[in-house]
Amino acid sequence: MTGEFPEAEPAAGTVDLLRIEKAVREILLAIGEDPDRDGLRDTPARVARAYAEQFAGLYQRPEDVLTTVFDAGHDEIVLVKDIEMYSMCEHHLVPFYGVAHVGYIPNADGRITGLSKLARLVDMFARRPQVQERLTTQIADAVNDLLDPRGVIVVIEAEHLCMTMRGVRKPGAKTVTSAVRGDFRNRDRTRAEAMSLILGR
Ligand SMILES: Nc1nc2c(ncn2[C@@H]2O[C@H](COP(=O)(O)OP(=O)(O)OP(=O)(O)O)[C@@H](O)[C@H]2O)c(=O)[nH]1
Ligand SMILES: [Zn+2]
Repeated sequence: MTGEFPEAEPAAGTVDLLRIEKAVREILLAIGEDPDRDGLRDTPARVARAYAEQFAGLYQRPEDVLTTVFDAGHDEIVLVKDIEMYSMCEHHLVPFYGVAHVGYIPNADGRITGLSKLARLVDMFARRPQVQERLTTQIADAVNDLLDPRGVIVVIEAEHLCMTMRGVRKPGAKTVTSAVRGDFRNRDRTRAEAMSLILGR
């Protein structure tokens, strides 16, 4: 693993729905609500199901997702941009969301993957408690490991609800992170070409 953040092993088993239900009931009591009132009665179970979906990526590995790999003899930039992405900030467990751009340059064998698999990879890592920097790095490292490309670039632009609806309250502030590997890291012109493709809207 080349990144600053080591790859987390997938968690064992599955999300413990009952345990989340109990915890959410406790939270409702702790904020002074009545978890047995009509509107809230089913909330703990609903939240448990929602969390199972939002954190499903904890139980997946990149190789489960980036399955279709084939040789196509294409050896220039492949970029999927504006991939909608929703994740959960691990500090406050509220969403951060925005777009991810994932590009790579296939190696000399022209080893490529299905375009949708790049979006699936973004979803997989996004569906974990995250910080944006680690999310960006994990996507780049997974593409790097599985496609052995000449270069990888991942850029994520996101708004963090923890900075919008609470705390510092700065709606509209965008956080931009990037992770570059191989030619995108070593060659200024290659990185500049990718950035102009990404930012040229
Ligand atoms: N680097 C980074 N920081 C994040 C991310 N998501 C949230 N944060 C920050 O995590 C920090 C947590 O800071 P703390 O001081 O421990 O928590 P807090 O008292 O709730 O901080 P405030 O948000 O400033 O009210 C905050 O500055 C958040 O803006 C992320 O993806 N990356
Ligand atoms: Zn946060």
